[in-house]
Amino acid sequence: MTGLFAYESSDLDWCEDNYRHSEHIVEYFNTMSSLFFFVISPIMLYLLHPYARERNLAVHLVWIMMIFVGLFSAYFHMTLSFMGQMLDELSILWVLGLCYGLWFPRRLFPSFIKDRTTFSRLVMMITVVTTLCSFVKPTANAYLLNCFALHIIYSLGLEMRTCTDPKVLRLCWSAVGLWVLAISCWISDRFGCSFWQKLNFCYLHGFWHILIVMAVAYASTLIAYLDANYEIPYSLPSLQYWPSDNWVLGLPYIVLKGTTKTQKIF
Ligand SMILES: CCCCCCCC/C=C\CCCCCCCC(=O)N[C@@H](CO)[C@H](O)/C=C/CCCCCCCCCCCCC
Ligand SMILES: [Ca+2]
Ligand SMILES: [Zn+2]
Repeated sequence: MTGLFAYESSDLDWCEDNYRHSEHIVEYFNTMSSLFFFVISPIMLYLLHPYARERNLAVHLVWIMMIFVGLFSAYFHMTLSFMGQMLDELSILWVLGLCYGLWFPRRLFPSFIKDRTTFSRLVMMITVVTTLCSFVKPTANAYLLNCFALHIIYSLGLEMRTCTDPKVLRLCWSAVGLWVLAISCWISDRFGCSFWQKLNFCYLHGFWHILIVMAVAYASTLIAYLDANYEIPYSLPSLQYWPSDNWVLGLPYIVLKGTTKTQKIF
């Protein structure tokens, strides 16, 4: 049992040199960059509060769980233990399950599913089964998790086909652009390590952490905005960026111009 927690008991080892900057932290920069999750998550929790209050307070679970993803990611890179790897990967799987249950567009549900509650229960069952299967071949988990991004982009493409709103299109392309940058760093760190070692620059996995959090902030806000238009149209959702609309990499959020009260009045 203690072997599961042992330093370097995971089969995964990222490009960054082990113990180079600390004798207690295996991959120092990968550990520190995981702390970026703690910076972005509370801001997103605050920014999405008006939408969550109107739609469903369970929306807050997404960014609360992202804090745990950051915590487990930091623990994994600090120890490279098998337990760290599984906590990191399973927390990502459960955030994905939660996002699908909350936001997957109703009109893309399989035909035998009639409502969101049934769909969410099905997603929950699949997540439990996948959790158990993840112990069969743990080295495959990270690759399979990355495949979800392709399905999310495909579903987004279907949703955006008829969209002409420049603000929504900007958010969509920014999310996809950030993800492309993020996954390029992840793949390059995994498969191009000898090249990066020659350049003495082995920090791409750390950049992946920062870029993927931004991509998730952009993609989840976009999906939440599309969801708000379908599920709570009376709230007149619109998009803004914090701290300012003019910042190239501001954090997107949803402003509700109408409320339940205005719906009742008119
Ligand atoms: C209808 C669904 C809406 C989904 C919205 C987005 C949901 C985001 C869900 C999960 C968050 C992922 C957080 C990533 C944490 C990274 C930690 C990490 O670095 N782990 C590595 C080991 O240290 C591990 O190798 C990484 C594994 C792969 C993770 C794949 C995550 C998929 C993220 C999907 C993002 C979608 C972006 C779409 C852009 C248009
Ligand atoms: Ca390493
Ligand atoms: Zn990582």
